[in-house]
Amino acid sequence: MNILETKGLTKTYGGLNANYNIDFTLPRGEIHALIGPNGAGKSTFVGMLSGRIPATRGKVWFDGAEVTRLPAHKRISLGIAYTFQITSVFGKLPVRENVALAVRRILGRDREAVRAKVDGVMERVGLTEQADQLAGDLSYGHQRVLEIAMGLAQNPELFILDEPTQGLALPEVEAFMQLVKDLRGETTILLIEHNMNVVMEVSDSLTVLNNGEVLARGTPEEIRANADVQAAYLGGA
Ligand SMILES: Nc1ncnc2c1ncn2[C@@H]1O[C@H](COP(=O)(O)OP(=O)(O)OP(=O)(O)O)[C@@H](O)[C@H]1O
Repeated sequence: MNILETKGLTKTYGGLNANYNIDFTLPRGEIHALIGPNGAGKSTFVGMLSGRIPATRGKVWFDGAEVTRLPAHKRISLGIAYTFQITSVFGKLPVRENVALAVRRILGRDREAVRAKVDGVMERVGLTEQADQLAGDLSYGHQRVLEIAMGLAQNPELFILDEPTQGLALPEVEAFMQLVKDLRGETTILLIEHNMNVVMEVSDSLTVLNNGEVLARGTPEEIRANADVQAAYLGGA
């Protein structure tokens, strides 16, 4: 069963189709990567999934229900979590409190339950030692991990990660890949990622966007062997 589906999804800016007629399905439980050259339309696409960008045309379904016109916060409460390219942690609050803010969205004000969930999430992503530091004092890599923690804290059914490894050092990238693998079976992941090593290592399947349209879809092996995909990347089109 598909947790997410789009039909004819289109976003037009002036005369430019940033996304054009995107038909997309995401089976529940899959780790799926969205790749494509700069400007291909990846951020626009996930913006329409999360509700930050209104679609010009087309429809989006989540868990069988149409959500095309639902505001972003309502989609979050349905179970769509996402992290952005730009870090969105609250720098003046301790790490623990950042995670707690996200946890309270689903657990409300039950202090014991919130504390237990916060501890569990921080342990899981490896931030326990930093719990009492101000988020703004964390290294860049740890801030990215904190963002992931804030997403996980909401028990997402669909977790959208927008360029999660950008700016990370190699050991941090490796820790991220392990975390994604550990999440397999717990949540569905849609990963926008430029690092091909990461994509090929963790994804069950990939969609390639080019000029706002779906160029190809398949397993990492199929995509690697696809001549159109090679041309889109190497040709710089
Ligand atoms: N607010 C906007 N107004 C006008 N054009 C836009 C806007 N947002 C995106 N675009 C254009 O839409 C196209 C797709 O952009 P988008 O950011 O979705 O691509 P992307 O694949 O995420 O790129 P990158 O890998 O560089 O992040 C680009 O040509 C971009 O210039």
